[in-house]
Amino acid sequence: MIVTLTVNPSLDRTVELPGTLVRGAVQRAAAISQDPGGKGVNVSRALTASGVESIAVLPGADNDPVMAGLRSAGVSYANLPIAAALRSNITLTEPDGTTTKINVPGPPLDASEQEALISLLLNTCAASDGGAPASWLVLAGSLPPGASPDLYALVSHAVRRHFGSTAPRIAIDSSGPPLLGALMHDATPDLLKPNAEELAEVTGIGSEEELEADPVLAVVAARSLIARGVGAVLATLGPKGALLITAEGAWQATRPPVEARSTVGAGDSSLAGYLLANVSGAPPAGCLRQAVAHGAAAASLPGTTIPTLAQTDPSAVTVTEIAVPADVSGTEFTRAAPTKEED
Ligand SMILES: O=P(O)(O)OC[C@@]1(O)O[C@H](CO)[C@@H](O)[C@@H]1O
Repeated sequence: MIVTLTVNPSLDRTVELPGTLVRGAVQRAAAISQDPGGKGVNVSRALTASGVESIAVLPGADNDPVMAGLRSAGVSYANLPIAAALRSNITLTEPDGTTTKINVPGPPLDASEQEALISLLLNTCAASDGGAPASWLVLAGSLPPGASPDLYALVSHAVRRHFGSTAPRIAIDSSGPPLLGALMHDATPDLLKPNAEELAEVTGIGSEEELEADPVLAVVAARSLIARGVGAVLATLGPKGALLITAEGAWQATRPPVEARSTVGAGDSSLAGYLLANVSGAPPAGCLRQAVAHGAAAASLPGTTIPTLAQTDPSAVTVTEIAVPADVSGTEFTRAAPTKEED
């Protein structure tokens, strides 16, 4: 059983344009769709779609459209009722796969609601699997207004204190202040899933472009996180595939190009692919392979459509081990590493 926490879920509304987006013009949509969204929600949807048990924990009223969407997709969830409606995020897709996304802040979550959400999460992790705690807990996405930027660290500490040696492994996928807050308050996730921009931001090593172009530099950046207690780094690089870096080794996965229809949810699908391979006992390179296969399949589907395992093609993914020369330290690419949370 894999539990996900989405503190700032959304109803994802996707507008498919028949042509190129023109700023300032009135344009007619070719199609419109909506899906329950938010990063943890998407991971739960992807796992459920592939037959892996998952429960999404999230705030939101019983009658919120996000809950209705989860019910109709057959995804198990535990919700903390709140008075305000959840946010709607808008995606505009163009025929060539260009995706424009507008994410809004979401309803605020006050201190007592945050506490209640953590209790609900602990109960959900404990109740899963007929009494055994969940095997993984995924903390993913942005935080709503009012949430403490170190919320993911608070949750990680609470879960490990509560479950001790049987605590679920923790995966974190976030960006900006919540990601910096988690790392600076020693969340030490077992798995961190940054993209190149986030990896550059949290390590102060290289830029998004430099890390995407140079896997050895990306490994150096990821190793600086492993030295700070992160278990493994799954760095997603969009069409360029992904890297997996652990204390034991580093692997690169590449794939042939796919015709992208909407990249929304591709990173979440990659994380789900990694986790479902991991819980089925795959070695690190196999988990990376499935992560990239899932991400590619998600990008080829419209809106926030989540692929099933059967829609993925891991055999199209090439995985190679990366050897990092002993004299590469990344020092020449190092900027001032972040020392405080910034807005
Ligand atoms: O605003 P956040 O929480 O960073 O991201 C939210 C979001 O963009 O992430 C998912 C795709 O990864 C979407 O379902 C959702 O709209």
